[in-house]
Amino acid sequence: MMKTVSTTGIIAVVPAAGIGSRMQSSCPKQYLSIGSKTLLEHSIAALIDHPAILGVIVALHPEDGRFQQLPIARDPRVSTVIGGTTRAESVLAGLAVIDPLVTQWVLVHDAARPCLVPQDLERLVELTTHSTVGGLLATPVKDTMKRAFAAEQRVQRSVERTDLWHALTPQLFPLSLLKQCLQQALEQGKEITDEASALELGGYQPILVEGRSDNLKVTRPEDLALAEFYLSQKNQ
Ligand SMILES: Nc1ccn([C@@H]2O[C@H](COP(=O)(O)OP(=O)(O)OP(=O)(O)O)[C@@H](O)[C@H]2O)c(=O)n1
Ligand SMILES: C[C@](O)(CO)[C@H](O)COP(=O)(O)O
Repeated sequence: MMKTVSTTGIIAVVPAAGIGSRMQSSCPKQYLSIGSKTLLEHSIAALIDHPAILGVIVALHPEDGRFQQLPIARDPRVSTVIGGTTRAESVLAGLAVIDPLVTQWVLVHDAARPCLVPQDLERLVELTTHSTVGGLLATPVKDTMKRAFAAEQRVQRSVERTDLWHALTPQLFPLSLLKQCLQQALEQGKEITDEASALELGGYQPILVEGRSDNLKVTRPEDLALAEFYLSQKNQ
């Protein structure tokens, strides 16, 4: 059950309908546990207690049989939708059930980013006070970046890393703008790997809000132990 109408309130969408193939785990990676909670529960927990978050919509795989077993599934602020075959379709499925009279802003956060800290979320949420486009948490590239030849592991060239950022989540945008841009991108057959890409295709320039580099996305097997370490530091 969503809270009452709010002009600065935000609805969060957590796309959690992936299968985590790169993780090579026995279950979808969002259901791997760190401590007593799954990655998905950690990622929702990082959002739900912020005063601006009115509710969380989790996009689930059509054959998901795990979410409803989690304690968080009984939180009245949490609801679910069936996601799509791509991240963008899963996010759109979440946007589709948001009443624009309830909120003008939507935030999207990966189910596999459990290490988000309150300070970074707060800095992103502040965009609602002065931006009409929105933006995303991001962290400046620290390594030298290489562009490989297609389908080869040979360096084609180094990529200038000045002004190069890693896009993270959450990403925060006006509900109507994100919906419009995502739908246009899909209609144009564009591959969208984050929500900001859809706005960029629409000619907008989302704001980069510098966030912590330990807000990692658990993607490959070695990421789980690192996330566990970061979470242990977060609760210090
Ligand atoms: N059709 C999809 C694909 C991905 N996601 C979600 O988008 C987030 C980021 O995607 P990614 O890390 O790529 O997760 P997976 O797609 O599950 O991983 P992989 O690409 O390794 O299969 C994850 O929370 C994932 O559950 C989703 O909701 N719907
Ligand atoms: C949204 C994202 O986490 C920003 O870096 C990233 O694009 C997700 O990519 P994935 O392949 O869906 O994990």
